[in-house]
Amino acid sequence: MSQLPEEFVSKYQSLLGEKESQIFFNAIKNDNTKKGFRLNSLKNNFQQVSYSLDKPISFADNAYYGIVSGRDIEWVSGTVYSQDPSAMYPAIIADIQPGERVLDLCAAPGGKSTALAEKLAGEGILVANEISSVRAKILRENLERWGATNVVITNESPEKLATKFVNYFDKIVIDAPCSGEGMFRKDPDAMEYWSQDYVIKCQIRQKEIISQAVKMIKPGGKLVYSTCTYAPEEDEQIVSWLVDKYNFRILPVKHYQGMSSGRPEWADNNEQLKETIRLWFQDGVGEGQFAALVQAPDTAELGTFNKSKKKKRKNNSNTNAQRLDKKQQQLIDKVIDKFNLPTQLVDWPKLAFNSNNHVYLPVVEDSRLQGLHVLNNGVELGILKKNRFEPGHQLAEVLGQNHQKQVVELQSEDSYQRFLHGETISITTDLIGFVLVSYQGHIFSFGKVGGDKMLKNFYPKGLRK
Ligand SMILES: C[S@@+](CC[C@H](N)C(=O)[O-])C[C@H]1O[C@@H](n2cnc3c(N)ncnc32)[C@H](O)[C@@H]1O
Repeated sequence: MSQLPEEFVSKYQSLLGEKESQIFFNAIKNDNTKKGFRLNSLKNNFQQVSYSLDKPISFADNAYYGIVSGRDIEWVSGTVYSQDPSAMYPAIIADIQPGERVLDLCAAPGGKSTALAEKLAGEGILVANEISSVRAKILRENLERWGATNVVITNESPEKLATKFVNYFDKIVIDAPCSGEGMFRKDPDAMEYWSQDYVIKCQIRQKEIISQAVKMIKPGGKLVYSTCTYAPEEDEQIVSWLVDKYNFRILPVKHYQGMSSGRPEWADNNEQLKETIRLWFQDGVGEGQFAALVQAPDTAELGTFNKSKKKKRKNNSNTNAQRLDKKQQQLIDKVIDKFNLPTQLVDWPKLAFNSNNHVYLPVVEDSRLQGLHVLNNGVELGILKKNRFEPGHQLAEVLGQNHQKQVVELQSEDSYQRFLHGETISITTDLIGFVLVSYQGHIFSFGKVGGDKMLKNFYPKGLRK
């Protein structure tokens, strides 16, 4: 195990005192990392998993202590998400209600976004944004597996996003990039690049990110700010700054067993900082975490920002996107008709657009997204090819929400592994044409059965293992 940086040790000795700091340092050194996972209630059969559900996480729905692997069918089918138990709490205090407009501003790899999308239950909008293009791709994969219908994924800077979504969101989650002290136990390498200068650099970046978020929140909207660090400069002091500079109000959040309070004395002595949450290693919940819930003031106090002028909507205002014509609808219907669609997709002929033969059901009008780097807007149904329609992978994951009949269940671990690898599988079935493919009752891909009873593989090349 790497050595704790000296400057870190003396800083926390002075903040916590001799006794408490020793408990903290010992907890970093003890390899007591606790792993957890969440089950996806959007999916059919989500509780039929091969994991033990004996150790529920007290403050989270459908969440348990335990380990999952990226090859498990539960993971591949988006039935489970592996997440540090402490990191589950920020999305919970956002208290998302179906129908809300929600922004996850620093979203990759998607731990919070998957939870937020689940709480929306198909109603409202989640914009999941990630500034790094590499990480945005992973975010997309994770959200695609999750099978939500109402997510927009963007790969943008907060500044650029703020020009398009002025006073738009009911809730914003900022799970900020930070100095990562709360990861010291799980990832000791994080100690290597720690320094007090780095803490301050992170603080400056956090303030920049929040200044943009403030433009995007509705008057009276709520913002969750979280980090996985213990540094007061990035935690309580940021919340104090938000209160002073933007007139936000700290809201109470429930402190479950094993959750400690924020420390007013490490910021400006505002007693309300006690409402914020600190999860110390020694608290025994999981890794390190800070979380706060704050509320924006009403319009007058929040200030006015230049609203982007709305252009008149013609078609979908994305110059390429067109409504489907009758023939295209028929081609799609021939494939889609066999499946049990979630409510949000039932009216697809009225809602879908065709952009360069990609057929999708947008959740945010394309005109608003123009100029942004958008990885996904709603659900991509599939691709129109010459005289046929090929359903897309995202649709398979979305259809996993419902019980389906047009399904081929793989009969062995070997067939499952070979399918994940991209092979064609010999099967026994009376079905023909496009089918959903499942293993152990979890749908995870499309396939196509030909007259020769071979199951052609439609698991995306980029995901094959
Ligand atoms: C703590 S991670 C987010 C984890 C994620 N919320 C989850 O639960 O899976 C912070 C993210 O902020 C992103 N980030 C870094 N600099 C940023 C900036 N200036 N503005 C917005 N996001 C930034 C990082 O790429 C990283 O993905």
